Amino acid sequence: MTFDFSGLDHDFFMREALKEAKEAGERGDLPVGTVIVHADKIISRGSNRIETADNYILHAEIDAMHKCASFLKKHARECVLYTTVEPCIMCLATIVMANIRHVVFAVKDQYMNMDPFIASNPYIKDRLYHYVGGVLKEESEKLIQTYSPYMYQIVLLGKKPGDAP
Ligand SMILES: Nc1ccnc(=O)[nH]1
Repeated sequence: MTFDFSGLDHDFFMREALKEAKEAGERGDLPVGTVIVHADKIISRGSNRIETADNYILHAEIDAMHKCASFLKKHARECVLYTTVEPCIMCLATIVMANIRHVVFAVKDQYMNMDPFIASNPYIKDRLYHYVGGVLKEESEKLIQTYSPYMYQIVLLGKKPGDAP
């Protein structure tokens, strides 16, 4: 079977990532969720666990990738990672190192400001075959506003952590 990115129902898979984000928000973590899709099936789900795991590096994307690491070792190139917030610098580097080449996200991260980093880094840029933002953006924004008004100020409005109330 050949890999067909344009045939994927991005809204459907993003809705599944949003379910993960909502659960994370409800348990006191940042409301960010991720699903990894292969051949039209979800092969892994993840969510932010910074608070519940007491671990600053347990982002939703990392959680989802760890849960399917050996599958990714074989099939990452035909996988798409859907995430409700644009991957940060740690997650994007990890996504590329895992050989995932297709990323879809909802909300752009104004604080991380990833565009200049991606544009200036050929190692990353040449390995991202699809990098699509804005899918169900409003739904993700609403979850962030509901569960973490602080994150809303930083990620959506681009405020610096010291300036956000
Ligand atoms: N993209 C993300 C931003 C913040 N936290 C996460 O888990 N993921």
